[in-house]
Amino acid sequence: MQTEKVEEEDDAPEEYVALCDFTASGSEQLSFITGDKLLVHNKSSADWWWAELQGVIGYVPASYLRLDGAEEGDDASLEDPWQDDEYFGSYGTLRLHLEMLSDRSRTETYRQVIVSNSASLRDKVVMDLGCGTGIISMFCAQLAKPSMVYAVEASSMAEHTRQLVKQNGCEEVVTVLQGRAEELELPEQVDILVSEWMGNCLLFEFMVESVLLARDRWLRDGGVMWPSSAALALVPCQADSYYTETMAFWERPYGLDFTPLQPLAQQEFFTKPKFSHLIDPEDCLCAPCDVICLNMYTVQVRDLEEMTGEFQFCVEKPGIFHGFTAWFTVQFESLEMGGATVELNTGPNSDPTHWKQTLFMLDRPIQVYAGDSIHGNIVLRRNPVWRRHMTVALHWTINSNTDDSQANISLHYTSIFI
Ligand SMILES: N=C(N)NC/C=C/[C@H]1O[C@@H](n2cnc3c(N)ncnc32)[C@H](O)[C@@H]1O
Repeated sequence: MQTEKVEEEDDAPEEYVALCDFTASGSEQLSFITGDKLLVHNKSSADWWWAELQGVIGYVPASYLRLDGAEEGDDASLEDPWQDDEYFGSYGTLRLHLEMLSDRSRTETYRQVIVSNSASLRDKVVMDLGCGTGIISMFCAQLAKPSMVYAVEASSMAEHTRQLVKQNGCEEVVTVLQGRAEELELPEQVDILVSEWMGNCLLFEFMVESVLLARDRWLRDGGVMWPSSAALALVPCQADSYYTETMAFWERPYGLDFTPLQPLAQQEFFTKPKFSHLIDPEDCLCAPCDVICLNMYTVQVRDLEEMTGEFQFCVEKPGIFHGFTAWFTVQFESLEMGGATVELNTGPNSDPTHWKQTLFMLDRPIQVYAGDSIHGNIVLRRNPVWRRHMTVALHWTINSNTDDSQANISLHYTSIFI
């Protein structure tokens, strides 16, 4: 994830130029369009700044702005929009690989895919994109008989992966290639492109872009993508413990009244997603629905810029609507006609994974009742500057026929999460 740089507050406001459009959600945020010159008065956090545009003031997303007068070539914009040094640097150490390998649900699913397709994998050419320690490539070599597996890894882990491949007697079948998959040369097209590319909310890190570029360049016609499809699931939920920890806490800590801090707490804790949230199935206010679906054969990189999904939920039990929880599922189609599809589900009713789930808190909780309708849409907008990041915007309306004979109340909300 992008490292947070919180610069010192300056007295004189600085002029910044907007790199792209931004549509505010809620009265405290400020809309602008590409090229607008904003006066930044206060950099209250790394993600949101207090700025002014033609006399109107409000919060703006810092990553959409560049210091005015900073031309393309100057050092500020020299930073790599893919942050590759930091990204591949982090994958050059064991910490993240240990986390992924320790995730049994994730790793066993990929092994299950290889085992259940072992016969059809015979004499096939496979590419394992972003192979890390090479676990999937070695599953292929040990559990099936492909003619070749190209294990592609951009980080310095690749040299250790070569050693592991040799150590486990797979060097006949597995060739480790170090480099970015979309840049290196393979000696041949591949029959199967397998990769474990999914990030938080499915798309964070946007490694999926590399997978699509490699698909277009190296997957032969009729070749197979593993995963073959992916979906982002969403559900309205309670999150009482998180709400208590971050908001209710300020009511009476140690007998004192800290409620004046609650607006700050709302801005700090509820305007960005809570990754690694573990939602209890009981906290789901209804059944989840897939709001965004990717067909890995047809989705294009340009489609990733902005993805919108509609939803319509009917609340099944009374409770407090604190927010939405998101997670993903991926499906691996069989190489055999009519064979069973294998699925990895990272939701609350499946075995836990290292991704856990992602919680998006509302500005304020809402009492809901069975039969209430929560409908709207979710918009994943890729960051125009930092290419491994995106914003998530949730627009929704509640229609409630509460039993205390209130007329149909309709509340409209939008939240933007960096
Ligand atoms: N976040 C999840 N789930 N998995 C991340 C998995 C990331 C692994 O794939 C490698 N990787 C990522 N992108 C590329 C690329 N374009 N070319 C070659 N190797 C790459 C990283 O260095 C990690 O070892």
